[in-house]
Amino acid sequence: MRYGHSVAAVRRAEGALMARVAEGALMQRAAAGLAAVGADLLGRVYGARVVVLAGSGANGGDALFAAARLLRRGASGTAVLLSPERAHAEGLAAFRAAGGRVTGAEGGPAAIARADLVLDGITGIGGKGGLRPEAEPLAEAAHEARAAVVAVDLPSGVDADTGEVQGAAVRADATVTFGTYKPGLLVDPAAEHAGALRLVEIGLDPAELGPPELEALQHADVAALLPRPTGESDKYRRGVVGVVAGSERYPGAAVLAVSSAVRGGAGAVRYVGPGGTAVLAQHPETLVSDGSPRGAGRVQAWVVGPGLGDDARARTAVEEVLQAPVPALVDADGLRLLSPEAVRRREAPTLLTPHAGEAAALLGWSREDVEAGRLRAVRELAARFGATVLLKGSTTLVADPDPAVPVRANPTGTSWLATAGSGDVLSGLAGSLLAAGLPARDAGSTAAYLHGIAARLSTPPLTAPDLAAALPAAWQNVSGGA
Ligand SMILES: NC(=O)C1=CN([C@@H]2O[C@H](COP(=O)(O)OP(=O)(O)OC[C@H]3O[C@@H](n4cnc5c(N)ncnc54)[C@H](O)[C@@H]3O)[C@@H](O)[C@H]2O)[C@@H](O)CC1
Ligand SMILES: [K+]
Repeated sequence: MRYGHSVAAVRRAEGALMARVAEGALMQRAAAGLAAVGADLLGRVYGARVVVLAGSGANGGDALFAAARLLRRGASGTAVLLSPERAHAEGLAAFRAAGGRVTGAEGGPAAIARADLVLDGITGIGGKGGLRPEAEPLAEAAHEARAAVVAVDLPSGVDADTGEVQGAAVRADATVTFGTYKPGLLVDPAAEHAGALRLVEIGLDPAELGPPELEALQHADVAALLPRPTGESDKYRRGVVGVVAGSERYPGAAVLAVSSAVRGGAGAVRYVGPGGTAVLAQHPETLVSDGSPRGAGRVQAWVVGPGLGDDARARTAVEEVLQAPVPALVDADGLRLLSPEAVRRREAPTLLTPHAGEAAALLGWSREDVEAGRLRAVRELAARFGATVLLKGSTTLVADPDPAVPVRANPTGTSWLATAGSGDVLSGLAGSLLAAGLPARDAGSTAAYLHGIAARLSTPPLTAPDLAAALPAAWQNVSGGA
């Protein structure tokens, strides 16, 4: 698992640690880790040109000390000081002593254009309110340069706690972060500025850090969560998932949601709706009926919404699913027919799976505001509905109704997932995992993870049926065939 801690938690843990170690020791640990990643990216340090973008805080200090280490191994270097009179004094002294040159912001773009490596030490967790105007040309020059750009702790200009980005921000090829991940490294739009993430341990005590704001599952976590049939399993014990999807107008959604539900860990799939013939043609193992959910027989979880439309039949379906005493996943058209009261009244878990547009409609926000403030949006929806909410997007987020529970950020997304029907595949899969007994947050985050891996394993350009067909391979990939 990767954990993302708030700035306040990092400050608390750093404060406690600093009281126990020699002055400057933490910064040296950070600088050593940073220099090692820089050297790795350069391949050959001797003769390489290193540029440091140094702001006035400790983040600039880390970058200057790291560059000094590279200079001592034969690199040449220029430090671009954003506020020359307030630069980190010890870091700057070490950098000069190693032979580094110094310039003001105006000399930055030319130095960056010739660089092999740019260390972005403008701001770290102390940065407020995005990049200042004088830093913007430097961020732009670094983006255009052929140099590898390494962000120190965070890409400067992004918000560490929220993942929000106001205006310009540095775009890094890699980010070397210290002690723990920050939410902004795991949530878009900030995360897409961070590049590959490297964590450098500096000795923070997990007890001082306290609970994270955010978590990102890794392969081993997902492997441990995936349901596995045991000797006593039969199809009913493994869970039956009911899928209420599709309409005369959108029969394809039924087929897609079922195609992932049958590959999602439940023992059987019950389909309810007018698409039974198309569903059976693709998946003859499905139990189909054309009535409403209430009369369809027992299930351990319901999925309602993909391609459902909004007629009377659709309304009844959503109502009946919400009244059922089993976990329910509501997606797509189902989300338009939802009242917060009906969801809040439920005793069994509810998982809502909006994309940004649907989330915007549910919140009464603009779509742009949801996309810019994804963490805030998903938390707010979970609170309003008293439900688990999976907000789809480039980094899909899953929030629990309890605000003390960390939000899960999915690390496996790819833009190929932005394809018609991809959401139907996700909801069938997540519903299947719910029926197999996973709690809503685990079902949602595990489904998003597998969905992303399936996309990576498929040959682009990807279609939704490819994605469903790749789920067994994704499952194998994650669980190592176990
Ligand atoms: N505290 C510690 O124990 C450690 C801190 N480390 C580093 O220290 C960083 C935090 O250092 P600081 O607290 O000094 O904070 P930063 O270096 O992130 O930034 C603070 C400085 O930047 C200025 N500033 C704020 N917003 C700005 C903006 N938008 N544009 C330009 N300047 C802006 C502030 O006036 C202040 O001088 C971490 O991100 C990490 O890189 C590491 O050395 C590891 C140990
Ligand atoms: K930085």
